[in-house]
Amino acid sequence: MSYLQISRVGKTFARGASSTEVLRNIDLEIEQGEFVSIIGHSGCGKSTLLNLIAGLTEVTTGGIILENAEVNAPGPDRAVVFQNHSLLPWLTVYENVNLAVAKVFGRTKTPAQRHSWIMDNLNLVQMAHARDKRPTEISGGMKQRVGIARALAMEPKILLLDEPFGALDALTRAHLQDQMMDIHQRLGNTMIMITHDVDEAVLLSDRIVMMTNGPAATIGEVLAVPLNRPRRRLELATDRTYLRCREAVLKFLYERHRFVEAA
Ligand SMILES: Nc1ncnc2c1ncn2[C@@H]1O[C@H](COP(=O)(O)OP(=O)(O)OP(=O)(O)O)[C@@H](O)[C@H]1O
Repeated sequence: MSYLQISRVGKTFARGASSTEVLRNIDLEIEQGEFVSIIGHSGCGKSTLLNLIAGLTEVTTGGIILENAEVNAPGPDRAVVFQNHSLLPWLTVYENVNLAVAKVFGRTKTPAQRHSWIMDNLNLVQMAHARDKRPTEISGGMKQRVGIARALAMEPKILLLDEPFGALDALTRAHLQDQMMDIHQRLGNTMIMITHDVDEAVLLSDRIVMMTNGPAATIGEVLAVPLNRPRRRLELATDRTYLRCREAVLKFLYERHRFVEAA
């Protein structure tokens, strides 16, 4: 059995007499250490799928199993990083990470161990220098890095990334993508990332899950990205495998499953 097993998952939101079937028959298996991206047009249900894995939303049909345990509620084994950081503004960078560390390791690590674990994770995203700053005093990219440190500090089985770099400028985004690849290489985490960015998906992923348009969206195709790691964006710009993968995703999104604006 795979590390994460999503079987025949469907999700219908119901309100009063009306209901919307957002996802239908989602089947996906993810192995430990894989980096998987989910791409699809706006509104197709990517965040809904991520929320189901996070346990923030309940499946309507089918089931999700993570390491032999059914997912039906949120838990520290699945940390989520959202597009807009969710740091608490009245706490410092250090205190924000500490909040998660205290919750997960309050009983199993001593205060000294917790302190060094917080600093390890801030160092990992190169934010230790800003440990005493509050979120309003640091840039958007820095806030995202602290959010990633906080998520990693929970030592989750799976890191769920919902367009983590979507609100950042292109250069900051590229920098964080490189850091994310470095972290993935060093820690070997299992990561699932939603993105709208084809280059980001190809650069970071082992596999790209392409979703059809909703309603009742499902997985249209899964593309393996057979590029060696570590990956360097400048070298890949002219790499034939990279360009082939990029073209396959573009064709899926803009030829076979074009976005049609709802009336
Ligand atoms: N709690 C909810 N109640 C009712 N409908 C919902 C709920 N959450 C999401 N939806 C609907 O489900 C559909 C998919 O939304 P979702 O946010 O998952 O899409 P998405 O692919 O992540 O979109 P985007 O790329 O624009 O972020 C939308 O039509 C949305 O209105």
